Amino acid sequence: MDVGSNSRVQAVNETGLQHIPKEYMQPPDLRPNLADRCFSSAQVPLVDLLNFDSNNIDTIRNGVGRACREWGVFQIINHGVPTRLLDEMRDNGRNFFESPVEEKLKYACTFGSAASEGYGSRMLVKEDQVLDWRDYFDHHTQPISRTNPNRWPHNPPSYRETVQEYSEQMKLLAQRLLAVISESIGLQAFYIQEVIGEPYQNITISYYPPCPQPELALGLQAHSDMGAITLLIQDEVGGLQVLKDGLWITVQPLRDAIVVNLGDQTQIVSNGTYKSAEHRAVVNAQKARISVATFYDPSKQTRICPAPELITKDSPPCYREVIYGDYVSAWYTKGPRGKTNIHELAINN
Ligand SMILES: O=C(O)CCC(=O)C(=O)O
Ligand SMILES: [Fe+2]
Repeated sequence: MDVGSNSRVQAVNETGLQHIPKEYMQPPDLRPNLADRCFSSAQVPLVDLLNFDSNNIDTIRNGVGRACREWGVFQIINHGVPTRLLDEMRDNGRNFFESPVEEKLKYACTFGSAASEGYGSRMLVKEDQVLDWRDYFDHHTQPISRTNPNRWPHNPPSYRETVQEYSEQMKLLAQRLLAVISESIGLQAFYIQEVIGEPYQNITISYYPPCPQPELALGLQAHSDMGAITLLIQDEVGGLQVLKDGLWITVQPLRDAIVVNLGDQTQIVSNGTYKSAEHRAVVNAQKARISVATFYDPSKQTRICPAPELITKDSPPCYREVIYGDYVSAWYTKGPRGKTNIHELAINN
């Protein structure tokens, strides 16, 4: 079967094929070992934000600090975002991807242009990349000057309002978390927020159709997120995995929880004390899966470097300064390649 440059996985899958096209086949060393899924005893940390504003803050800060050092990812509960809103975003995604193809194609993103807004499947500009078993809808949501809700789905009529409400809530939550993260490493609460400046926020709904050979494919290949922090919700199907001490650990789906992923820029600012999480999505033969990722990133012109406050004689800078736009361009041209992009900025002390 020919997989055209602009085709969608959902359409490929609906042809009823028994074997996946070769373009989606991962090389043997990158294929997921699905039998591992239920085994590991290690669990991604869970941080309860209940009583965030009172005497619980020390416990929360310590829990967040440990999770950022050891994992680069944690789940939060009692975060204040109504479950209704989380459900509405997941429903929006499901409705859109289950709508007729002619409807979806009205919102097609521009092929070949990195991070273009709209409905797409192939994320990278690079031609020889193994394809992800995933379709997506990307919304540009912050700053407001960058948004054009006319390009977002018109159905249901509440779709665009829900995305806007969700975008605001996720921005505030990301800022609260960045304050705790900054303080937990010994920086002023506003430190990381000020380094990032006016946040660029994208919201990406990912749709992973069932896959006839899930052991050969990946929904999303291993990567770390490029920006500062990502807030992700998933449905009950599950498939997000995080690499920890050489093992892929499945992030347990919890209806009310939000997954917090540190991005590469936070790793740089923290001078490597905190890690961005290497993660991927696996697929399954039975059920389509939805996730919604909200990225909180700097603008393209922003310079990022290790916080001078964290540099001492015993702890020299571990990363070179980078202009965020250059970092993003490298990511899209070379591919995510696990955490190779950030490793290339490392200074060998
Ligand atoms: O779908 C998921 O669980 C992961 C999504 C993700 O990592 C991303 O969009 O960067
Ligand atoms: Fe990601």
